[in-house]
Amino acid sequence: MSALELTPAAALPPLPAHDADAVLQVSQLSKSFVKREVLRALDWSVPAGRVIGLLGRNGAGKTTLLRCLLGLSPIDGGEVSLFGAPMTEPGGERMHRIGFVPQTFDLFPWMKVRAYLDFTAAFYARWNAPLADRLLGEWQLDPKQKIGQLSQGQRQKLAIVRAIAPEPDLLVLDEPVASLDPQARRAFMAELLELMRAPGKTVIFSTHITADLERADADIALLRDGRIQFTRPLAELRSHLRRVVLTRAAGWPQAPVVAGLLKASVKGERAELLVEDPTLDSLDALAAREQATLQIETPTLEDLFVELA
Ligand SMILES: Nc1ncnc2c1ncn2[C@@H]1O[C@H](COP(=O)(O)OP(=O)(O)OP(=O)(O)O)[C@@H](O)[C@H]1O
Repeated sequence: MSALELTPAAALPPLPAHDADAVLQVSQLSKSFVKREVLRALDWSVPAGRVIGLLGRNGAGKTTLLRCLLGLSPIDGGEVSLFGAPMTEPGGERMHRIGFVPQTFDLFPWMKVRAYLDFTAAFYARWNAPLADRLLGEWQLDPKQKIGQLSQGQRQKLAIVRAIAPEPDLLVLDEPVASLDPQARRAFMAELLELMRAPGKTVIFSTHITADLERADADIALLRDGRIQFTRPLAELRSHLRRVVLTRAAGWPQAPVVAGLLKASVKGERAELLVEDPTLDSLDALAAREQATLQIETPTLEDLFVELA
C-alpha cells in the first residue's frame, strides 16, 4: 500500500488559522539510487500559506524529493517532518491533509471518471463535491468515460481534481501542467490560487514553465547539486538580482569580479554577470576602469533559471 492510499478517518481537527509553523521541515535528507547520489544532506523549511515553485534541471531530483517528502520513496538518511510530526510512519490522519498529483497518472483504467471520484471521496475526511463537479465541467471531463480512454492531459486534469477536492492543507504537484494545453494550464493555476486564499494552505509544485510561477507569484525553491539552494519570493529575487552586461571591444581574459556576484560568464566582447544587490556607483566605476559599456537589466525568471539552475 502506498503512503498516499488512505483509510477512512473521522473528521479532522481544524488546523489553526494562520499557522505560523513550517508545514514541512527537512533536515539532512539523503537519497541515492544505486551509485547516484540524488539528494545530499538537503535541508528545507516550507512555511504554511505559501505557493512554492520547485525548480531544477532535468534529473536534478525534483520528483525524487517530492516522493521522499511524502513517504512514497524510502530515504537513506535525515528527517522529514510534515505538519510538525516526523514522516517515519506514512499514512494515517495526516495524509488526509495532503493532496498529491504525480507526474503520471495511470491507475484504475477500467474505472469511469465519476466512479473513480466517488470511490476516492469515500477515503477522505473532507471532499468538496461541488468543486469536483465544477472542475469536471470546466475541464470538459466526461464523468462516464473510462480512465483508460482518457488522453494524458485529461488524466492529469482528473488527477488534479482528485487532489484538490479534499481541500488539502498541503498540495504537492509534480509537474502538474506538463500535459495541459495553455488554456487548461491557466485555469489550473487560477484554481490553485483560489485554493490558496484560505489561510494556512500550502502548495508545492515542480515545473519547468516559469511563466506559471510568475502568474502564481510563487516562492522559488531551486534544487541543484542535491540541495535546495534557496527558497525566496519571486518578487524578492526580482528586486535583489540584476543581470549586468559589460561590453568592450578588447574582450575579457576573465570575468570581472564585483561584490554580490553569483555567476559570471564571458562571451567574446560581453561579460555577463548575475549580481545580488549591485551598487550603481561600483558598477559605473568598474565600467570606467575597464573601458566598457554597462547595461543593467532585471532578469526574467527564465533568465534566472538558466543562470542558476
Ligand atoms: N527509480 C530510480 N532508479 C534509479 N535512478 C533513478 C530512479 N528515479 C530517479 N532516478 C535518477 O535520479 C535522478 C533524479 O531523477 P528525478 O526524476 O528525481 O529528477 P527530476 O528533477 O524530477 O527530473 P525531470 O525534470 O526530468 O522530471 C536522475 O538521475 C534519475 O535517473
